[in-house]
Amino acid sequence: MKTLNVNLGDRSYPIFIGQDLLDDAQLFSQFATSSASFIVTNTTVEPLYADRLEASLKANGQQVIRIVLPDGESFKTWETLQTIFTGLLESNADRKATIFALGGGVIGDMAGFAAASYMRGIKFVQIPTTLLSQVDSSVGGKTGINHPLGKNMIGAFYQPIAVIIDLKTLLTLPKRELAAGLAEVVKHGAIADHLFLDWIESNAAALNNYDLSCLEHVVVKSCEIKSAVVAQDEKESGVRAHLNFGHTFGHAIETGMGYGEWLHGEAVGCGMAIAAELSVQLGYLSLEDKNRLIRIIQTLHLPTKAPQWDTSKYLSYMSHDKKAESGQIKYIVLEELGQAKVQKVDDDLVISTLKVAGAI
Ligand SMILES: NC(=O)c1ccc[n+]([C@@H]2O[C@H](COP(=O)([O-])OP(=O)(O)OC[C@H]3O[C@@H](n4cnc5c(N)ncnc54)[C@H](O)[C@@H]3O)[C@@H](O)[C@H]2O)c1
Ligand SMILES: O=C(O)C(=O)C[C@@H](O)[C@H](O)[C@H](O)COP(=O)(O)O
Ligand SMILES: [Zn+2]
Repeated sequence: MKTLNVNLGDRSYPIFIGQDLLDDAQLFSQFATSSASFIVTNTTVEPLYADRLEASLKANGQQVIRIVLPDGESFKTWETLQTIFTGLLESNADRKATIFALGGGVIGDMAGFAAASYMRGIKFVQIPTTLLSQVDSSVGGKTGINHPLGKNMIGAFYQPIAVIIDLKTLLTLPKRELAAGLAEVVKHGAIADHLFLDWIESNAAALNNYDLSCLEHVVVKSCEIKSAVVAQDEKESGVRAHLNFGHTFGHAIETGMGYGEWLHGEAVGCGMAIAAELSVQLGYLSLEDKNRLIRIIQTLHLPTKAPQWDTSKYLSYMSHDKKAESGQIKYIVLEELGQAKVQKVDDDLVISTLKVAGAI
């Protein structure tokens, strides 16, 4: 087992990465409390992994209660959040209760937001079971739900007390979900580490093929990159915005298509292709590097052709981006592969970029 640390002063926490960690009752002993443990999961993940987690918690004398949610991005809503609160209240969860978020990013984001707000804050542990949640969403404390007008618009920064990554859960992941996770891995290489991007390019076939040692490498590397960024800028006043590379376009696609139609990672893959084009238009990235990044995204079975919409539809969804200030959208662009920056861009250039990218 490898252990990384997210350094946030008195809210620092460990990330445990290994195989069969779900069965490691000793590891779970540190989360035993006088109160109950709540497993928040969904109808897909529960039959796969909840029994093993429950056994590890019960081995430490914990009372375990499950809250099982419907599966899908379209359920990342107020109504589902209310189901979590109802489950907690019906079981008389008190302030010492701990939530264990067992599932992908949708479960982690919602269970984390529930933990942030139930009785004004109870502890939660992230147990991510998708590649996307292992390389990205379980780390850093962004929690929340969607609004019909925009992704993750309601939420809180609220850190877990630990992240437990059982790599073997990746073996039951559908191919499309594996690819979606690889989009965020490519993002980490593109914004912060060109050597890692080279490595991803060279090992794409093994990654597509669920090679566990390659997957372990991308999980460890991604968690290292993300936790270093979060430790510097927890609430996104500066460098953390780089983690949003591809997301201004990607979130517009997810929202505009209807949540769940495009997976988050697919939209980010396509969004990175458009953001790379924007970086070329701004005179930063070479055409050759843009084409290389797009080839890597495609090799990982991710889409790079955006849906064709009216310009106003793109601009209207993008106007809700959380990086916007006084109506001006800020974009994450690449100065070169492995080096990102935040940049205000005039709508004219964004529109010509969307044209070149075939989105309008
Ligand atoms: N908080 C953050 O920093 C952050 C970062 C990136 C993404 N996100 C959010 O994460 C969400 C996307 O997360 P996701 O890609 O994990 O999607 P997801 O949570 O919808 O999971 C994808 C699918 O895989 C299923 N699943 C989960 N684990 C499985 C397993 N081991 N085997 C088989 N099936 C499994 C799920 O039930 C679901 O159907 C989006 O809502 C996105 O906004 C948040
Ligand atoms: O952790 C971050 O910061 C990120 O931006 C990671 C993204 O991959 C993730 O999709 C995040 O939820 C997007 O944040 P948002 O603030 O644009 O909703
Ligand atoms: Zn993302």
